[in-house]
Amino acid sequence: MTAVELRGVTRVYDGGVTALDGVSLRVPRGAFLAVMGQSGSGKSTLLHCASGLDVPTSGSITIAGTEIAGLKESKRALVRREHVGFVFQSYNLVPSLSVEQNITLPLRLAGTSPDRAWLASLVARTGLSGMLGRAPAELSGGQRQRVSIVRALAARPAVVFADEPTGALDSRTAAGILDLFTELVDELGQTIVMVTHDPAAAARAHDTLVMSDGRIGEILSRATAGELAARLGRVWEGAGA
Ligand SMILES: Nc1ncnc2c1ncn2[C@@H]1O[C@H](COP(=O)(O)OP(=O)(O)OP(=O)(O)O)[C@@H](O)[C@H]1O
Repeated sequence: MTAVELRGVTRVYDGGVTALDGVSLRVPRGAFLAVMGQSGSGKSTLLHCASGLDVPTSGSITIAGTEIAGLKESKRALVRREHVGFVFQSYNLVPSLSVEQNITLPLRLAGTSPDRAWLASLVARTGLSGMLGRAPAELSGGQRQRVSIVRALAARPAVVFADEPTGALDSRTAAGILDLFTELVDELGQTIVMVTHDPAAAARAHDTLVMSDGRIGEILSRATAGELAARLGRVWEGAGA
């Protein structure tokens, strides 16, 4: 089963920059894929195209079997609602809504009624029980990111795209978020595609795709943080490198 597939995807921005250059990639269900690469190598563009937020200049993209490359924004929005979850570095929670309201907001916007048992199991798993009535401002960064993860999973998406999900967190809190991702992949079979600059975060994924000048430079399997840092030409001073 395939969660997302790109075939020959090219994205040329107005002004002529080729941010993606003929990228082909299959993400099977249950995969935990990290995306790394130097600044400007095309990571965000890849994530935006693969998730249906942006449209490629050419090529094919399927999400849960639906071709999205030629769809209008309104149709892509429906595919995203049904099949895609997003987790951002800055959490993107609505400050005036409670934790519970934030979690159910996308479902309510889609006009679907929440699966209460599923949400309760996610809330328990993420340690947010007892915090549902709080405002985001009353939570720590790690707790806010857990809320955004529950929100991303609420509609049981085929794939979750995470953009620097640990970028705003200290290393201990970041490790807790990565533990949660690992649990979601191993125990629920969730597919996760995560853009990160942090070799320690990427080392938690099954595979790491290294972007280079809009192309897939290489895909490393089960690489350590030290190996990933070395491939990226960085000095890695973390533990266990
Ligand atoms: N909206 C845009 N219009 C024009 N060029 C863009 C646009 N967005 C990105 N680019 C260019 O496309 C290339 C790839 O950018 P992208 O943001 O995908 O890289 P990235 O790997 O995510 O970088 P970073 O790690 O700095 O976030 C860069 O050369 C960038 O300048």
